[in-house]
Amino acid sequence: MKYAKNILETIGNTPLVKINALTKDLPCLVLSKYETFNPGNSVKDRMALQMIEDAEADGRLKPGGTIIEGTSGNTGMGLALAAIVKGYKCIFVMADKQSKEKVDMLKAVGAEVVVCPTAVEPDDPRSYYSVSKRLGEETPNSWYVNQYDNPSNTKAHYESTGPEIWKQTEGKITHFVVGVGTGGTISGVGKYLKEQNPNVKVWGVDTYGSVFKKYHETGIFDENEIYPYVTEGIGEDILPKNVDFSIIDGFTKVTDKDAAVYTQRLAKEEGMFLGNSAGAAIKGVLQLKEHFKKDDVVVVLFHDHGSRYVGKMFNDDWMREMGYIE
Ligand SMILES: Cc1ncc(COP(=O)(O)O)c(C=O)c1O
Repeated sequence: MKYAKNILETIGNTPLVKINALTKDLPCLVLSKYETFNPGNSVKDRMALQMIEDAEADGRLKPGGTIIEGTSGNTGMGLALAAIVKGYKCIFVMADKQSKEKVDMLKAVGAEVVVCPTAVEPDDPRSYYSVSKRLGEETPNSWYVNQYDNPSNTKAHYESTGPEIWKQTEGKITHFVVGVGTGGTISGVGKYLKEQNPNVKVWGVDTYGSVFKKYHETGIFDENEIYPYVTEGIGEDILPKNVDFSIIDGFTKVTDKDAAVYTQRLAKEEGMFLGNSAGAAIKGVLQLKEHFKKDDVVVVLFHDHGSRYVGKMFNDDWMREMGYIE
């Protein structure tokens, strides 16, 4: 019989799926690395398991321990699934702008969730960065994951996502386009692909209200670039250690409205029911049109599933209130 010994063995080996209608005006083949096939419905299952296994291996995470993390939901889901199989507890800290579905889903897999205000500075004691750090210090036998600076995050993508894309495209990939949050996906996949072929171009998708694009172009951390935004999963008001700017060729910024509208369009025109950062990512690909030629093979990575956004980007009342649709 062929079966997985537990749910964690089903992580990875996700399909590569062609985009058709939305990219019909591009000269090249556009393929999506479709990460919702992971058991927690996002790419984050890969790095969550890697971070836990590396922490177990060097004793940062001990038997019966508590895993603490600031997470917008997907990393939490990945950590929670692994924690159940391996016998750990989880406490997750989330910003209040994240969808209610994400909080409920983490509770569904047994995690404790602490919600913090979004509109405060990262070093404010109420911020989700500060609260998760403090809980890590106060909780006995706990391990603070810190996906932003934890090198196992990038390593997971260097060792699994990157090689899968290279193999699935038979080494023909010319461009990799992906939303950037912690930076683990772009840095791990980008490093692996450039080691196989230094001509592969790596593009990050950023959002208005985030520091990445300007920092990459000028080396300046400009606080004027920071303001609240709606897009979920990508963009930051800090520079995570997992963003390796040296392997990124450029960033394109996508508006909140476009990210939301294209999240709906992926569902309605491609049958791809995906999260908000997938909408941003495919719009980013369209914005980069001038960089693509006829025989190019562009791979865009879709991070998570549409079910987490039914109260927002898939709710037309919400879309109208936001002024994103008529
Ligand atoms: C929905 C979604 N999209 C994109 C990202 C960005 O991925 P990464 O953190 O690897 O840069 C994340 C992770 O934070 C996410 O949850």
